[in-house]
Amino acid sequence: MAAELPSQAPQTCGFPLYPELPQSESDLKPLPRRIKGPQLKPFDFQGPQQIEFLEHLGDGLHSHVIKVKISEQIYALKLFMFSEEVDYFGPPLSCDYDEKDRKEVTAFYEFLDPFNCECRAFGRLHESGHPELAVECYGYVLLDEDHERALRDRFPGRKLEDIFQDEPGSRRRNFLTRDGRQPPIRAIVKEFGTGVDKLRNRQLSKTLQDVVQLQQLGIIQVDVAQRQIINGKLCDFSTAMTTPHFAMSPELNRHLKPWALALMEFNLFLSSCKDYSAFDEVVEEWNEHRLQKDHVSVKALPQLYGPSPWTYNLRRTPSRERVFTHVDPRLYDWRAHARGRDENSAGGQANGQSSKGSGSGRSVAKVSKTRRRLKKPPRWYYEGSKENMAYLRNLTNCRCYFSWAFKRGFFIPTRCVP
Ligand SMILES: Nc1ncnc2c1ncn2[C@@H]1O[C@H](COP(=O)(O)OP(=O)(O)OP(=O)(O)O)[C@@H](O)[C@H]1O
Repeated sequence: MAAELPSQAPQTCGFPLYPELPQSESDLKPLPRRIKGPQLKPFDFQGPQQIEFLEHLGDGLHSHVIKVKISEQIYALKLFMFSEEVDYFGPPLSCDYDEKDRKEVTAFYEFLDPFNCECRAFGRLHESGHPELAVECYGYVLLDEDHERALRDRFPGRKLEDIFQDEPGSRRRNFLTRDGRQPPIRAIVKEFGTGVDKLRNRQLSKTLQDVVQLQQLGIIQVDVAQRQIINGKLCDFSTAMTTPHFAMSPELNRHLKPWALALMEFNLFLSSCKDYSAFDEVVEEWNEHRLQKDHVSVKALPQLYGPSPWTYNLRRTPSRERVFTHVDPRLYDWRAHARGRDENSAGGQANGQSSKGSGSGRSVAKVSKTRRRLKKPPRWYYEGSKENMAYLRNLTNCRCYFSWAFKRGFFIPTRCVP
């Protein structure tokens, strides 16, 4: 039962969407909680929450990133907006659904919320023992009221207005927590770093390999861009999709008909390829504005654009008729990790980590002891219709988002929205 709502926010949906402030440390559970899949642990302050806000580092569609000091250590704290900017066409998150459907739509939104996307992607890196594939992530934080005040004092004016969402009718005020309060600002603590000024083949080969390996771990849409390379690693997963996911894992919906499965596969293939086409765009953009001697030559998906100076001879390739990408992200066995997590959670552990590493937001390095080498994955050849193949070959011009319908608790892909 929702508690009485504050008078300044009379119009609310009356159901909680965001995590609420914990009453005690034991309330801080790995997030997100309402959907299957990997979760991120809370940052361990080893005492009360204590953050010094230093400097605004940057912002994007979903967040503001602040340089902070915690226990004499410098970090980057990514503060998330209560965003409606989710990257899909699907049923609106409205109050009109009945109780059961509302639960399902909420779960749907949980897959798409940028904070949850990051928690799930970093959670996967931790549980699989591969934190090295991105900037280090030390856990999430729910800002308490004192820290929200301190943040306002440090950055007065309108700079962080889309984080605070003070205006009536804002999303933050529409989705109050069960105790009738505004949900706390959600943040993720990451390694602080610097971007890359110069692109070199060595860095690019590493980034490309990281993208391939992220996809091997069931993580796609990893926002490949020069500005996202911090300390030589990718840093932004706010639009990432991580298995199990309604748009990636047909096993979540046993009612999908063959046409829906085919559509979903096409959608996933396309989204997976787009990480590589984004990579190639980074390279093209760099070369466009440089002297020949500074050009870089790493290419992610040469076969989609026809023969090019960097690629093999397309005609001599036996599979020249077929379109491929480097990895099928569905091959990652997320169930194996879920089983491990369940077994460990009996002892109060999260993320499938050993008891040694648990409880400390700063214990990520210990997890990497379990690191396994990722073997070179088999290519994923697309086996769908000729029209779809032609479409995929023209990937750079392809602007297509999938629309999803919601029926009796299940999500069904419907069509491509150009
Ligand atoms: N770990 C970090 N260390 C230093 N600066 C960072 C770090 N992470 C992010 N930044 C800065 O903050 C900016 C925004 O961060 P990020 O891209 O993660 O946010 P976003 O809201 O998801 O952005 P986008 O709209 O690109 O998806 C980055 O472009 C970068 O300049």
